[in-house]
Amino acid sequence: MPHFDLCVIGSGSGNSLIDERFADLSVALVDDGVPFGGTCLNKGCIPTKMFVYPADLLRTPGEAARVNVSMDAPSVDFAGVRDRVFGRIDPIAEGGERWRASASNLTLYRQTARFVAPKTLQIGDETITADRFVIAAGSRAVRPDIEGLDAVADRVHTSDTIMRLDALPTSLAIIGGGFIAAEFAHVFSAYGVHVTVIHRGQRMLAREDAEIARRYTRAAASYVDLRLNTRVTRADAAADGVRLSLDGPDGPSEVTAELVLIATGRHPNGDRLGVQAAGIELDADGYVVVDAQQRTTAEGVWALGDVCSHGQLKHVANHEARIVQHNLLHPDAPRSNDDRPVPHAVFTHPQIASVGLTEDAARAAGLDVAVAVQEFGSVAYGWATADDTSCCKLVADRATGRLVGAHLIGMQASLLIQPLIQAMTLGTDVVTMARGQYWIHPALTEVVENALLALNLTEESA
Ligand SMILES: Cc1cc2nc3c(=O)[nH]c(=O)nc-3n(C[C@H](O)[C@H](O)[C@H](O)COP(=O)(O)OP(=O)(O)OC[C@H]3O[C@@H](n4cnc5c(N)ncnc54)[C@H](O)[C@@H]3O)c2cc1C
Ligand SMILES: NC(=O)c1ccc[n+]([C@@H]2O[C@H](COP(=O)([O-])OP(=O)(O)OC[C@H]3O[C@@H](n4cnc5c(N)ncnc54)[C@H](O)[C@@H]3O)[C@@H](O)[C@H]2O)c1
Repeated sequence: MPHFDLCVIGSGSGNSLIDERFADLSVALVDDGVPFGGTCLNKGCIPTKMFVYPADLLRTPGEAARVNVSMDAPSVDFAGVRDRVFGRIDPIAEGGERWRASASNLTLYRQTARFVAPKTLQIGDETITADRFVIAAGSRAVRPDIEGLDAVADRVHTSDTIMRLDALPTSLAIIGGGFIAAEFAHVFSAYGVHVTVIHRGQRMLAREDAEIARRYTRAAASYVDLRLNTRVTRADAAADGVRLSLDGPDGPSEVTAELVLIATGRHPNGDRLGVQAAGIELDADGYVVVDAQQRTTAEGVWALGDVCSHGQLKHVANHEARIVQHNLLHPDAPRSNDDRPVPHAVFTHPQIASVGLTEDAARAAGLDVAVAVQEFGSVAYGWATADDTSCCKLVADRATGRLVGAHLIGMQASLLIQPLIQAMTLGTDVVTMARGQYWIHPALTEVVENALLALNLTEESA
């Protein structure tokens, strides 16, 4: 039975921790995914954003019309976009796999693995053991239990497959109301596809601050057919695609679309790995349980990324990979994850970015909060763009004078939020941040400056 010093399961963030400092160790790297290199590179962050940017450009004429500029109706060469995206990405995945396969100290396994005992992994017909394991097995798209869906499987996609279509469909039904639904609703509708979004909740992006979710839901309804408070009860083949039976606020209805995109969440892959056989605990939601050093409940086994992190974000997986890497290399001086606030952005239209507590969560936590909502349209650059939908919402704790949450919807939200993330992470108080530095005039960052100044930090709580 082959024995290794280290076994890493997952070629996404797990792959990135194996550098030249592990050259003296025998390493097994296990991944059954095609292409090699994990979700972010092949099926997640990177390709989606390469599809989002053309969609942003396609919406430019609509924005331009508000400021007295007319542009001809733009169009997209979908095959050209797709081939540019994967023409860039696929060679990276292939090169990464070739490089790993050629390393003298590393054995690459390209099959599905499953723990059969502590520190013992079955990979196809082979069983291996290792002194130390890193579980970086990610998550997978969940398919809701909808009657008839399997019978129309050839027309049903997840984010894993939708970006590699041969051609654009004329219509697309998206089931779900989270990040993936929001990003693909923007992309495909901007590309000219008739998009219907079917969401069981009353607001899209329901985990965002209520102000942001409300504004986004209104915006999305202006460019997709949005069915809220609606469930899909069954799917049937139709001459021109799939007919979905719906149950919504006005009773039963139907929608027919050429293709369906399932965007109903992702489940961590600990179960797929049979981790319990190795003494590795899962929490109630199926995530591998880890401590601050990213150690699992089994000795000598660490975990990182989507398999253990509820947020399912790449910057979190990368940070955890750096901690695991350090702790493997320096077992006598281990590092711990801290409680820095975790930001995210949703690259939809308009863009959304958020960090920390929503107003509702801050109040539920018993904080005496000051809240400010600053419209983009209230600052000079917002006048320039004739913006009437976007805002920066800040939530501060009066007891400390510091921000506990920041939420933006609008142009470049993912960039505008970074100084707010920095202030929250490094502990800069609101007054120092607002008045302890210059804010470039008349940049859009003035919306952040004015939101900070609008926070009433002294008012007594009611
Ligand atoms: C469409 C989409 C868009 C996204 N956009 C963003 C974004 O803009 N920003 C952001 O921060 N995050 C984004 N994410 C999330 C981000 O992609 C993930 O958080 C990140 O890639 C997780 O990395 P990981 O290393 O944990 O897992 P992965 O990169 O998924 O790697 C896990 C690997 O393990 C393999 N594996 C699993 N089980 C087994 C097994 N039993 N045997 C062998 N191999 C196995 C899998 O095949 C896979 O290759 C997006 C995700 C999706 C799906
Ligand atoms: N920009 C980014 O950072 C980015 C982009 C895409 C994906 N991601 C990551 O990928 C993860 C998965 O994205 P997602 O959009 O699939 O998940 P999500 O958790 O954001 O949204 C899932 C949606 O599906 C709905 N849903 C769940 N079960 C359902 C069912 N049975 N029937 C109907 N609707 C159902 C939920 O109400 C929710 O609206 C996210 O958690 C996110 O971390 C990140």
